[in-house]
Amino acid sequence: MTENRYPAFGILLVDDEPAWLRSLSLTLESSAGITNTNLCQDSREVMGLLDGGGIGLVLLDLTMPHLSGEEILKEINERHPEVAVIVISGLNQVETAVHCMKLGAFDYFVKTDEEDRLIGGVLRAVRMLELQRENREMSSRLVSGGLRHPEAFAGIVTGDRSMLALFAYIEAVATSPQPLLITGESGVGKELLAKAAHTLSGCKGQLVAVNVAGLDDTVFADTLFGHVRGAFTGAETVRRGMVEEAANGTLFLDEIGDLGIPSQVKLLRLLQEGEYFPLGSDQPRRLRARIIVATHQNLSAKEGTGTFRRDLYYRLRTHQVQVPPLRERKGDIPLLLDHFLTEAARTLGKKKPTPPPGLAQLLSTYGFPGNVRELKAMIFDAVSVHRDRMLSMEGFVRAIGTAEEPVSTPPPTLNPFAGFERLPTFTDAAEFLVEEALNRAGGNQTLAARLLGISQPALSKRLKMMRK
Ligand SMILES: Nc1ncnc2c1ncn2[C@@H]1O[C@H](COP(=O)(O)OP(=O)(O)OP(=O)(O)O)[C@@H](O)[C@H]1O
Repeated sequence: MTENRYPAFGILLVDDEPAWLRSLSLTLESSAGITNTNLCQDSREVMGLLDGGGIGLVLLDLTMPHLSGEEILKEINERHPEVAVIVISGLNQVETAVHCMKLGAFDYFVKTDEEDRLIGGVLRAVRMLELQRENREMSSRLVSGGLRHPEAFAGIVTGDRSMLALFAYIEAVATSPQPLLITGESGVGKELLAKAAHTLSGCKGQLVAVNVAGLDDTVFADTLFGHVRGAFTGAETVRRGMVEEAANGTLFLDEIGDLGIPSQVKLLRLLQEGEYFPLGSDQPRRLRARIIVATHQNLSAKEGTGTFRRDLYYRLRTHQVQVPPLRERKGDIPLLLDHFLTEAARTLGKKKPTPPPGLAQLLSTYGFPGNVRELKAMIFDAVSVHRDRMLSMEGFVRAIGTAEEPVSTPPPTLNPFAGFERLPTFTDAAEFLVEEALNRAGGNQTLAARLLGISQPALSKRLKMMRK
């Protein structure tokens, strides 16, 4: 979003009456925050202005000197089919409306229509054009397969395809004024993605993060919208709300799934109307920040049980990314291990330790309910207590030890025996496998059993059989 210009494309208002043009542009600005408008009084100039580029929507009068609105509409459709046209006519005639729609108008309004209807129609067209632009952006990215600004994701370590696809999506919708919903289990990196989306938005303002979990409705309203002096007992000074703090930037609302219903209503109104009232004030303020929300909860399930409003859910999920848990992108574990070892060593002022062989494999047998945050804490903990050159396996084995059953790993895609001329017997193969697991686990049976996907008693029984 560029500062003070909404939407990103121009809206051309065409009418031979200057007073109507001025009043329409003022209404669009005050009621819908639409400021990217160009005014045109001479019907003969319309096509030249469109040829110049940058216009996405035309609000067109029908009865004008020189060229009629219908003639212009026809020409726009032929030469600039990507431009949407809303006809705003002085004529309340069904036939004219039908004819204009047949010529390709997006909508038709009569000048005497209620202002809200007209504004609603314009916003609908803006929304449709924004979605079209985002779709084009997404498709071109899929075709080119690359990110335009990989530097925005520099702090997010991953090689996982689904994560890289999320990056491409976030890049494509980053300049959209619509909210972005980021879901995923706790610790998967939702806040990091919100930061990347803010960087990519190009907004000059700051990223303001608010954790809304546990805020009761009054505190929520006060935190977001602020208050005027004397709004309630104790409100001795004016408080700027976070929405204002985030002006021309991004407001990041974390833990949105925990919001109570009354606060959900307030958030919906903010998103829908684009304006809000500080507590104790009857002067509306305009929302000038992009909104990003995140939750580890399943909003669809919450909507089903009536604890999350359907209208708000639908509004929020226009742009949604679902971040996969770490256990579904195990290929990231070695990368993250190396990244956090470097980071921990630097933070703790130590030399970067060498991870023991098999550590990444051990870690991939664990489900990481706390995701990347848990892995990071585990590595920082291990680095903080370690003394030798080689990091000890013990701490990790203890941390994940008996915490849960090993997570089953998918079988290798290539059969390791496929190239063997003579196959080992079943017993030999099992013995080699057990030996290799014990080697990799440095003799630690708990770890070896995890690597083999069997319980420790089962491994110990097999070892006894092997030693007979
Ligand atoms: N891919 C990653 N690369 C590097 N660090 C990461 C990555 N993912 C997460 N982290 C780190 O893990 C920690 C948790 O990440 P973050 O706070 O973004 O998660 P979250 O999904 O927002 O969690 P919560 O739902 O609990 O708020 C942070 O310290 C973050 O820097």
